[in-house]
Amino acid sequence: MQAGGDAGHRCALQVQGLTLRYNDVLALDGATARFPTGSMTAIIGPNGAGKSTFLKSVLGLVEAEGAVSAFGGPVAQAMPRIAYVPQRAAVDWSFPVRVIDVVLMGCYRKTGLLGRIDRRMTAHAMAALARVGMQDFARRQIGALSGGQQQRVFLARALAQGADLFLLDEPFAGVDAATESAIISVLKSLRDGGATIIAVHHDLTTVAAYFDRVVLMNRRTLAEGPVAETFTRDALAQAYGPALMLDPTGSSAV
Ligand SMILES: Nc1ncnc2c1ncn2[C@@H]1O[C@H](COP(=O)(O)OP(=O)(O)OP(=O)(O)O)[C@@H](O)[C@H]1O
Repeated sequence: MQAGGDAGHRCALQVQGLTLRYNDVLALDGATARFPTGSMTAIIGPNGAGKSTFLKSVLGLVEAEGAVSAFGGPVAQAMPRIAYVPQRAAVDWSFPVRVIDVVLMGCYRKTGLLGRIDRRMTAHAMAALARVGMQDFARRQIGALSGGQQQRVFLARALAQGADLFLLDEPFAGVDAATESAIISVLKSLRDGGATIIAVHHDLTTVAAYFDRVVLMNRRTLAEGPVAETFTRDALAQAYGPALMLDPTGSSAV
């Protein structure tokens, strides 16, 4: 995969023509999108639309054809600035590790892989845990937390990394309303501080309240842009099919 030709930094991430096949399944078919710096984008689309594959392709976790650039250069060069929170189901939660150690993993680019974890680094990780309300759980095993608590810890790891581009795969899956609201307020404050947030999101009823922009995909990009212009009944019907009875967009945008 090659770097795209984004000369400026107005786009934190630019993706052109991502195509990926898992054996006989065409998961991505020329997906193209731009993510302006300081924006908060929901990637939406039906099950199996390639949303997770899209994020993994951007990160180079799976090999796709196409061009991706982050902050105007190759993604590999920008990796210290990119934090990834995977789907909960993709994580081995039985791995014996404490909450604080998971968050400290976010700091390894500062310490180096074999670097010493000093008091300053631990304080930095504890501050990230405090930001998501999980400081009292630092010594617990990660497997001994609820789903929502685990999700908060992974967000804390991303915060500890000090990234300014956040890729989150269904950050609200299986979390309660209080945790969802805590996570969204952390994400909005990161965005307000200039970070770029990209989240795979399933709940169409919260898209307008949570996000500035939408990328609607089904293997390829069907629509992208500001929520008010892009998140329309017609675009949703194209992505999800006419069986989508709910009109989550309200009346004004359609
Ligand atoms: N490792 C894999 N091997 C084979 N096929 C895969 C693999 N991962 C995903 N797929 C297939 O690729 C397609 C896209 O999957 P992906 O997980 O990216 O979709 P998604 O939009 O994130 O789905 P969901 O909303 O259900 O999480 C699906 O048809 C899926 O079955």
